[in-house]
Amino acid sequence: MANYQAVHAQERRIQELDQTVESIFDVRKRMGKGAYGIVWKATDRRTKNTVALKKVFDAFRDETDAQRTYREVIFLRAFRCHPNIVRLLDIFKASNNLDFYLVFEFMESDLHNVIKRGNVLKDVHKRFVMYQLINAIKFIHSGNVIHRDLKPSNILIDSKCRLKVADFGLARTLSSRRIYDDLEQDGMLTDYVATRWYRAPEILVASRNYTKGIDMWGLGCILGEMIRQKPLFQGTSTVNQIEKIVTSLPNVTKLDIASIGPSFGSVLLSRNIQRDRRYSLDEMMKNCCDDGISLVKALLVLNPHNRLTAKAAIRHPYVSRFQYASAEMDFHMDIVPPLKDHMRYDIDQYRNSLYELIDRETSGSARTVSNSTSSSNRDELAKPVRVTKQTRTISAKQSTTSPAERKKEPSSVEVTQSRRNIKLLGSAHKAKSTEINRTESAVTQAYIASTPAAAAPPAAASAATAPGAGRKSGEKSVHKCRHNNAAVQRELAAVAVAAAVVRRKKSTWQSQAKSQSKFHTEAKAHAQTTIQTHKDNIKDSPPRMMQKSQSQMDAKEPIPQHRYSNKLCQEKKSKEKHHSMLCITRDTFPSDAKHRQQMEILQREERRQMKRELELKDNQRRRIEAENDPLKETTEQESMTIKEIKRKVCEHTEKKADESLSKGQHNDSTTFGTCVRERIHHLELEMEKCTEELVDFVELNADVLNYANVSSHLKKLQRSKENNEKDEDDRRLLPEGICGPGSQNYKIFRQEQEKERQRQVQEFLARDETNEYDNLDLDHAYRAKYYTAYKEIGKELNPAPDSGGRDSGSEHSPGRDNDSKYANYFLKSTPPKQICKDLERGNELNRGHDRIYELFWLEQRREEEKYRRMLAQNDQEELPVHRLGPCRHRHHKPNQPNARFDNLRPTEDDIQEADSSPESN
Ligand SMILES: Nc1ncnc2c1ncn2[C@@H]1O[C@H](COP(=O)(O)OP(=O)(O)OP(=O)(O)O)[C@@H](O)[C@H]1O
Repeated sequence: MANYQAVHAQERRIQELDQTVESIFDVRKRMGKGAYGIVWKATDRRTKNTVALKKVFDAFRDETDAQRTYREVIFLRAFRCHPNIVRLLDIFKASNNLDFYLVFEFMESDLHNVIKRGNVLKDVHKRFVMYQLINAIKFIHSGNVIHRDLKPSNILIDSKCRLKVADFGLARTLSSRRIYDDLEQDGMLTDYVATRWYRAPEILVASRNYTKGIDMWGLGCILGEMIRQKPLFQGTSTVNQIEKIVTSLPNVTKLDIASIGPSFGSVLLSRNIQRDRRYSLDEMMKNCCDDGISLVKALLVLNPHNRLTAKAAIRHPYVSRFQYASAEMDFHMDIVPPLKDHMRYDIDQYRNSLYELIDRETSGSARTVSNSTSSSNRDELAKPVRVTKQTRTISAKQSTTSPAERKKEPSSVEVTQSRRNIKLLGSAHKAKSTEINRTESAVTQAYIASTPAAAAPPAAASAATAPGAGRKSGEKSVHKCRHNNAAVQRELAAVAVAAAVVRRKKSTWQSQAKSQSKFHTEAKAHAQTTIQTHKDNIKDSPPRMMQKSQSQMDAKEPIPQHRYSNKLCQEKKSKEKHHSMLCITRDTFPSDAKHRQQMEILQREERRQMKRELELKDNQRRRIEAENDPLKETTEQESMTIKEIKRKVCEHTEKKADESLSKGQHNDSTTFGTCVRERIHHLELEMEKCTEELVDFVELNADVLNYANVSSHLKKLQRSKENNEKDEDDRRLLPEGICGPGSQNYKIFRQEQEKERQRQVQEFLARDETNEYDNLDLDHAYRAKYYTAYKEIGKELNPAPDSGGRDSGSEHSPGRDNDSKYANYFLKSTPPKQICKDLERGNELNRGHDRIYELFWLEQRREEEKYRRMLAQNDQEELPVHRLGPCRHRHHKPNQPNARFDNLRPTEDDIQEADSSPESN
């Protein structure tokens, strides 16, 4: 209970507002709450302006908090001139001396809430948001400062899609090289950062290698989140965060790890993390446009040195269209807070430094003069102090400044004039505007640097109460700058989108016109080069050139036309791309038809020019021909020959086409090659069908066709095959010296061979078991399994005495290739009788071999068919791999309990099982 009361009391204390603050502001609604403060929407009672009031509770609780508060104020003041950085209007110290009040310009929402709401941001909005974000970061980085806490809830946005970066509590300068001291001292970066989802890998692995890349990583995460509508890497712990990052990125190299710097955490990066393709960047953002993905990929790079810089990012195609004057705003010097960023001071030092700042700014203020005190006086400090533009203006008029100094203050006329000038400059003279911004930045910097605390330690700083002349002039300049800047901001904000659109409109047209004219020139140059080449060729070899140009004319396809169409395609593509990108400027684009019309006109013009050139060239040719009679003759001859060849080719083609048509083939294609190919394909299909039918037939009639029948059938087939071969060979003449007189051709030679064979068979049959015939090397053709069948056939065909006496099938004579041996006999000048003998022997063996092979083949086909049938049956079921649920691993058919049906890969066991299954029998 006591605990509850304490919490309640604490909550009440956080919520309650200082009375004086309440007297100034009409506080309406709570906008948000962060780790350090609560933000309300409020209205200034006097000016009626709506503001955001942030109460930083216990702003100086410890050194870390004190430093955070201090940094926030210092950096916000330094960057307030930028349109994309939230503007700090006022600072108040609370009466309890613990809290702190910051008054900001009011923004309607933050990016986190907008993304959360779903499809609020369209592509163009995302691009504009990103542009402004990069713009702000570019400005911050130009002052050599890093924000370090970029996340959607720190990006404020209004209904006009204007964006402002907030929360500079973690920002720090990079100008000091000893930034790692900070990490050493606080070592609690994680405490600072509300969420790890936007943390760069180098921070996650606790590397000390801090660069501006930290912010660029944050930008990548934010863009990814806008596109994906949820955070890219939602790590549940630091390790998990690293894993998520590594999973999404391409392979981590040693160089990447080295670039992050040596740290205990880099070990995490070098671990072999399992990658899930679903969480790769490409996969996570597959619905995004190419530009978006490319920007995210360029920002989310592990190596911080390889990440896109803000300067480069602003020129990225995803955002480049929004560029206007403020994009060029840059600090040209480092922002260095008065209390050094890399050192840790005590609480009082931070507090005093801030109070002094407030005092300085409010000194002489009409409304706050009663509250203005010396920073050493705590009781008086406890009263709230207000710093406003109005009070400062009043103070400028009422203060004790000399008339000479007052003269320097801009009058209202001057301000109006300068505002008008800036309006002009802002919209028309980018360079001038840049200069103003530069001056502004320089002045702001000078102002920060000129504060006593910047040069001296805080104690000394508090002693220095009287501001110097330099500071006064600085103040004036800042005041002037504020006016100017307000004008620029208003101007830019009002015309931002419109200006971008108009500029885009113009530039699109300009670039299109430019590319068209460039292409036109290019085409012209090409045409001229072609013509020149033609001319040269005519001079060198008139007849060929003539033919070439004629064929070009016939084809009616001049080269530039082809190039035109390519170019047209390219132009169209790029135009379409632009078109899809710039939906807001859609109406301002030239229509497709218009563009095509233009291109067509150009094309026609070009063609006409080409024709003219060719005519000219023809005339020239004719003139040359007339001048050179001998050349004319050659030309005529050549053209005659070409015509003749053309005619023959035409005739041939027609003949072939007629042939294929007469065969009833549907022949749309006019080329002969296509006909032939179709025919071959058809025949192949027919052959396949026949083979299958034959196999089916043999299998179905396996019982009827016993081995003897099959073999006799095969024998017949073989004979007819041999006869066919013989018929072809019969007409050929035998080489000289191979055969005896009278056997001039193969026919007679074969007859002789047959006779010899008959005789040998007789002899063979009469032999005893010691016959010396060698067997063929059949190892590669069949295995021992099939040899049994061979032996059986052998028995039936040749009931030879050697049956069973010798393992005549399973062994072979090594080193003897009978095929090549018999083939070579023809080349050697061996006596004809011996040749005949050997040939006969070879033929006999070959036939045996063929028979065995045929049987082996049949056997093979039979087995194949068997499995095919089995698989076909299996395929009628769903493939188990594609089916989820309990049946996923079912291999057994319910009606055949003993058989396994793994239709993906039948193993040896499967085959054996199938063999023994009733189906195979
Ligand atoms: N100027 C503003 N206009 C409107 N809303 C604002 C403004 N500034 C801040 N907010 C809202 O208040 C929330 C908290 O603000 P801020 O981030 O400054 O607080 P914080 O305590 O520093 O937060 P964090 O925990 O992120 O450090 C923001 O997310 C935003 O929604």
